[in-house]
Amino acid sequence: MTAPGHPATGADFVVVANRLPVDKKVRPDGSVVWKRSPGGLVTALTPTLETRSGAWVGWSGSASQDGSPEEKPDVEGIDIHPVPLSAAEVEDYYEGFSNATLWPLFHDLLVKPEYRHDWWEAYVRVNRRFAETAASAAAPNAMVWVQDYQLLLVPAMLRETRPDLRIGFFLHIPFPPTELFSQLPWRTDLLEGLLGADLLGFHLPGGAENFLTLARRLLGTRTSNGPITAREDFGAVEYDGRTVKVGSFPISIDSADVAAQATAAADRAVAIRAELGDPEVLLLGVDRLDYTKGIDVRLASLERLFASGRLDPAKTVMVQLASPSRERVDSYIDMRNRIEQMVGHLNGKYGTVARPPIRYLLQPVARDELLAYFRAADVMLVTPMRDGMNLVAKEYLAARADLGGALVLSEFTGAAAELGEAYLLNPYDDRDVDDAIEAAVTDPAEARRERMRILHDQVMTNDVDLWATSFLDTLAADA
Ligand SMILES: O=P(O)(O)OC[C@H]1O[C@H](O[C@H]2O[C@H](CO)[C@@H](O)[C@H](O)[C@H]2O)[C@H](O)[C@@H](O)[C@@H]1O
Ligand SMILES: Nc1ccn([C@@H]2O[C@H](COP(=O)(O)OP(=O)(O)O)[C@@H](O)[C@H]2O)c(=O)n1
Repeated sequence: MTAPGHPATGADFVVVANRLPVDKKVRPDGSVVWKRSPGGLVTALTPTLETRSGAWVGWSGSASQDGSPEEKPDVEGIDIHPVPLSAAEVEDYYEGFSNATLWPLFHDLLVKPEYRHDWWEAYVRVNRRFAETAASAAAPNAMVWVQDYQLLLVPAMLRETRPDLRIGFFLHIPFPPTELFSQLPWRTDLLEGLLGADLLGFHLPGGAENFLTLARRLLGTRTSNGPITAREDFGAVEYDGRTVKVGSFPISIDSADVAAQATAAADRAVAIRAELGDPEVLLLGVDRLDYTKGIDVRLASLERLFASGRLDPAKTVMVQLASPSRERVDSYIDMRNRIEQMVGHLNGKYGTVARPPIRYLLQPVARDELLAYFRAADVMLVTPMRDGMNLVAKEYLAARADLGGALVLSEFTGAAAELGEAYLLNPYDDRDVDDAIEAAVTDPAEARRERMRILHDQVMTNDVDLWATSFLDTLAADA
């Protein structure tokens, strides 16, 4: 069906995400360069978009100058539709409602969410702009895939003007239980926004089940009550004369590409270890600097392991590669200060001038260099208090085609549901954290290798193509 006023042309497949797959950087001389953005979502979707011809609606990552037209970056194979945000909208919609309200609420209240009506108004306004841009980019009957918590209202806004579209939505972060979601003064609007979609995807069955419970309790809608399983068994909500399908689709990475690039970086991995003084044990952390990631958990554990003699600081180096994130949000500023204080303390107490045990970078690292670090590390530390998936864990496993290394992984990541052979830990339990790290360092080589063989195979088989294909096939199935 094509309603009047729809564009006769346009893309058959449109991704709508807060970020474009590129970031705009303005050099001091005023010239503009476009760089591929960091972050799991962009990393995950780029291979899919490259193999389908489609459009991408998103924000460039910088505030727009009033009155100046938004430039259109050139990205091979993707028709880019930038959505401009003013400096005030960056503050209220992105830093405010998205990252100081929804983000902490959906991550177990690790910091206290702020509920501000002016932020909500900006969120509604910006979601409408994304929906309008997507509506004008999409061909009749196109498939539109909306991404993540920054755009919870877009599915219903799109359906309002373009009922011909097939609309999918995927949430990249955990979906909280009803008791937490209900704190939101705008809980019904947000729920109804999501129910504009034909298919709602979550990483884990638990998130999908939380959503069904919420729809039943808040709107009194009829929902399915059978179990949901990854990519196979789905749930459903009856809403507004339609059936909204609900499912679990654990995201992954371009595993073959990561494995090939990491193998090519093997020489650099040897050089990195030499630059670090050839430590007996090389531990690695790679994260956005976010309070959800538990960087403090691993540093606190190292302090205990050094203090008790279970790890020798003279023979151990931990590299923490942190990428700057949401740097003007208060809780991120607090976290950064805390981490930097801990790093300074550990180096001051357990290091020598020539050999500090912790090497900490707060800057982006080139992709090939990052993969060389994965290949070099004896133990990868992934210790979030809560994380939707955690692609770093999967990248590390794909990078270890040599079957070396070991993964320490928090049970509170989405990734843990698939990676049971990792050294799993509860980040809320100090002893469990210490034991898991010590075991990953000291277990016999053959036991570590056997775990890595299973984990590496798991990630090579379940890649990002499986994620995207299973979601899009399910979305197309009942059209
Ligand atoms: O865009 P930013 O504010 O710089 O943040 C980067 C991305 O962070 C979040 O990533 C989530 O998605 C990953 C892929 O599904 C998942 O592995 C991870 O657990 C999540 O935290 C956020 O959801 C994205 O929208 C951001 O772009
Ligand atoms: N210093 C860093 C940290 C992360 N990253 C990348 O950023 C992505 C992080 O994804 P993720 O799913 O683990 O976590 P989020 O940052 O998306 O919450 C991965 O692809 C990392 O390789 C990076 O390039 N440099």
